[in-house]
Amino acid sequence: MGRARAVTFVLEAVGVRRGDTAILEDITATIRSGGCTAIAGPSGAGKSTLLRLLNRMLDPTAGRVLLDGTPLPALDVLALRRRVGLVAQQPTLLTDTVLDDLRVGRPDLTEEEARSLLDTTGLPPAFAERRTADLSGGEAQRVCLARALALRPEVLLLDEPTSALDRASAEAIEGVVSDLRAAGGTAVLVSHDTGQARRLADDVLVLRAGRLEEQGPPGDVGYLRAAASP
Ligand SMILES: Nc1ncnc2c1ncn2[C@@H]1O[C@H](COP(=O)(O)OP(=O)(O)OP(=O)(O)O)[C@@H](O)[C@H]1O
Repeated sequence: MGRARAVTFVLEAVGVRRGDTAILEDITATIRSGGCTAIAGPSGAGKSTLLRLLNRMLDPTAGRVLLDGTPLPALDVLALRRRVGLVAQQPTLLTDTVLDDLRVGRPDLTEEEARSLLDTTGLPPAFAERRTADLSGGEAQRVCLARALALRPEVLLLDEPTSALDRASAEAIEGVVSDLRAAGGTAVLVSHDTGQARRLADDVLVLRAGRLEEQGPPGDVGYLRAAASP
């Protein structure tokens, strides 16, 4: 799965503005390699925006983001996106069949590899033959994850990857994150599910109204502790 290569992001005084509105403001943080970082916080806090900065789906309007010491704009953007795969909250399928979609970034992907990737995400291997237009939202989300995994990314950025899934399917996705970590890869996860953040994350960034409110291991982060208390 992951290429087991350590990757560290550093955010230096990062801001994102849209007109007069500050969506992210003065975020300075390190996202450590070889583990799972969860980005938590209330709806509208800027979590998806922060995630999208990490593979340049979006560029900051202030400050900068570095990957292993190199500012992201100095890297080839397509090469960056192969190394740092994003699975967006809204799945976007690009071709007619699931197999063709999995081959978008990997034309050499064999049918056997495709079936194995689908199985990893909790989908029946026979889904390779399905038409993308007929998939449910949760199925499409998992095909997008399988498509990202096909590129063997060093980092997986996951935006609410289990929001459309039942418990069993969500467990398959959590297994993908655990396997990536075990292989030395890096995952960055936006999740409203505080239990999921506690299960998977080594480190948690809590955003509130565009600012970094706290960062630390799940057991030390007040936002998760408050959600866990009766
Ligand atoms: N292109 C844009 N133009 C204007 N406002 C935007 C734009 N993109 C995001 N926003 C606003 O920025 C804020 C943060 O959005 P973002 O999607 O990052 O939040 P989030 O924490 O991921 O929210 P949620 O948990 O609801 O998915 C929201 O108020 C959103 O409406």
